[in-house]
Amino acid sequence: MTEGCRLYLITPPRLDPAAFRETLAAALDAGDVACLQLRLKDAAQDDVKRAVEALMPVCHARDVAFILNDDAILAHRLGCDGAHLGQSDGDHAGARMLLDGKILGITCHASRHLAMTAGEQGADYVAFGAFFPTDTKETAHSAGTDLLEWWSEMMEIPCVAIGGITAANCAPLVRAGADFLAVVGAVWNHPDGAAAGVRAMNAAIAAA
Ligand SMILES: Cc1ncc(COP(=O)(O)OP(=O)(O)O)c(N)n1
Ligand SMILES: Cc1nc(C(=O)O)sc1CCOP(=O)(O)O
Ligand SMILES: [Mg+2]
Repeated sequence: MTEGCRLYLITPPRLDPAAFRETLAAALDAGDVACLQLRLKDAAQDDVKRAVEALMPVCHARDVAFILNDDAILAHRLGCDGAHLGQSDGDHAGARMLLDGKILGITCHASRHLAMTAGEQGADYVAFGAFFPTDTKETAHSAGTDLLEWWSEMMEIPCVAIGGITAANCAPLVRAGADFLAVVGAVWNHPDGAAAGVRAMNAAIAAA
């Protein structure tokens, strides 16, 4: 997918699509963002649809891929660029067929076995985490840089690192071979705003 590590942005778990459009535009205009994942936990399908309709054009106007979390069928129906699926988010092989030509990302926690399986099933990227403690989600798995080193030496399929990543702690992950750093709090909760969060992450990745 890329050469060099890039920023993979994930939305806050709850948002008002109309209000968030501007925040998103400012964040994407601040620097390099490879993709946005819409991750609205526990939202009704109609609300997810409204959010896709409001936010996907903001991404596409800036050449940023738009990925929907959790639901490959809805991602396909709404014309998203792809879907991110966890281990409990349905049939990965079926999603691969449905999302022919689109992006399929799969959560692999800290498991080499899950990552190999995801690769065999045609994932476009595998996601490892959590690398650091996070307030965004309760996590049951803890990943280390050895996993990124092993994967990036062995495999061509890109890997995403996630979980508590900030500008201050990301350098070892970049050096270990992460192709993407996925973040929520580091951007949306940045004390100087989301644009500053993107700039800080871009600078930290470049300096790693
Ligand atoms: C890039 C990326 N990596 C991991 C996850 C986590 O997915 P999952 O395990 O399905 O958990 P939820 O995000 O659905 O709570 C992700 N969303 N994105
Ligand atoms: C959505 C998600 N998945 C994780 C995993 O380990 O699979 S950690 C996580 C939360 C990421 O948010 P933040 O950047 O604020 O820590
Ligand atoms: Mg999920």
